Amino acid sequence: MAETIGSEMSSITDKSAKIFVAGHRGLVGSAIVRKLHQLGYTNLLLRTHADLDLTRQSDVESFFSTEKPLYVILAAAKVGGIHANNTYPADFISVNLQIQTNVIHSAYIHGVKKLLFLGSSCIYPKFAPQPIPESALLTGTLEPTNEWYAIAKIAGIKTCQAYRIQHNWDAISGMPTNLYGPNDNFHPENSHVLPALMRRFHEAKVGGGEEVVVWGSGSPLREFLHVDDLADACVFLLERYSGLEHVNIGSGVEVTIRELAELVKEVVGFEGRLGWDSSKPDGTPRKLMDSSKLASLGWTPKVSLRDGLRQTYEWYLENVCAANK
Ligand SMILES: NC(=O)C1=CN([C@@H]2O[C@H](COP(=O)(O)OP(=O)(O)OC[C@H]3O[C@@H](n4cnc5c(N)ncnc54)[C@H](OP(=O)(O)O)[C@@H]3O)[C@@H](O)[C@H]2O)C=CC1
Ligand SMILES: C[C@H]1O[C@H](OP(=O)(O)OP(=O)(O)OC[C@H]2O[C@@H](n3cnc4c(=O)[nH]c(N)nc43)[C@H](O)[C@@H]2O)[C@@H](O)[C@@H](O)C1=O
Repeated sequence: MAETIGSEMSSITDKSAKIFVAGHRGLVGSAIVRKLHQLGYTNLLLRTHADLDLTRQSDVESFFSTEKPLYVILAAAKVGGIHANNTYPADFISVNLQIQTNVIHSAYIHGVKKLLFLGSSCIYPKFAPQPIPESALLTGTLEPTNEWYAIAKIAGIKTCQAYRIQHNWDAISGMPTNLYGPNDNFHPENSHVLPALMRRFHEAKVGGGEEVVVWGSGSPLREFLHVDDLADACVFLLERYSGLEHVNIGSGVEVTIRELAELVKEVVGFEGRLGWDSSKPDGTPRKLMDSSKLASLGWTPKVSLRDGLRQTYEWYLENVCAANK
């Protein structure tokens, strides 16, 4: 697939350019806002879900028409872990298709110079070659627990490519691996594995529990990336990449769910035992991204899993636990 089709490389040179960060209160959006501020960007356009529901086409249209941002980072989406994806397939496909279609089309119509769309590693076939290269997209059957979300995300990549091809418009896509960090969702059922386990171990520690139950067999492998690294990679791509093909964003480090559970247990300081609930799905056996394309562009991650877990647990204690007291 050709690397760049038709469009010039449009990198942000003006730190006062208006940048719309959609989903700025979420895990990813909040990290991107921190990174942009840290890099000196001064003109961020932010709207809460309550202020602007991105599934409402006419509201999105009038927002872009009035505000006219120059850059867009699309980090608003319906997001959740394996249980949420498996339980609410209609929400995951329809909300994500609506948000991304509305935002991408209005951004194009109203003069946005460049848009970054975010997908996920679940776009790849369940049994893709490991590590998974970008070229594995649409080469096999998806993992059933998240195929609805994956189909929406694949449609997002294809929408960006179609606007680039037909309109010579600079829409790019980044595919993050499993993420974690401050402002994650710590819901007991609907969250991803890492925040779910952090909360469960913490509650068992303070409540004097003897066992923490982990879902599935413990054998699936997952690659984890701290969200501050992801945010750094997103800004890197916005500043330096203008290609047709999506770009994998991973850490290159994978652990089994059993190893992750042992690590979170240690960081939280829970001294009881682990139990396993085999009635819960394992999902994809392995999904390690091949991030060599991003590395060849000059980007590498910085945060180790152990350091990232410690920092996230501190954040959890200071922000989630303190707020609930
Ligand atoms: N978390 C992960 O492990 C991974 C995430 N990604 C991708 O990163 C992106 C961000 O995910 P993440 O930060 O984890 O998700 P979060 O759920 O933490 O944040 C999503 C944000 O989108 C907002 N949002 C949702 N629906 C709407 C809507 N209809 N209108 C306006 N705003 C809305 C949410 O607001 P509110 O909460 O008020 O609804 C929230 O601020 C997504 O595209 C996701 O697919 C990719 C790979 C892994
Ligand atoms: C980012 C990615 O996230 C989702 O895919 P996933 O990687 O399968 O997500 P997960 O974090 O929920 O689970 C990872 C593994 O961990 C196990 N597991 C153990 N104990 C708990 C637990 O307590 N909660 C959860 N959620 N999982 C648990 C769980 O059984 C599974 O084997 C996609 O749906 C989609 O949203 C997507 O793109």
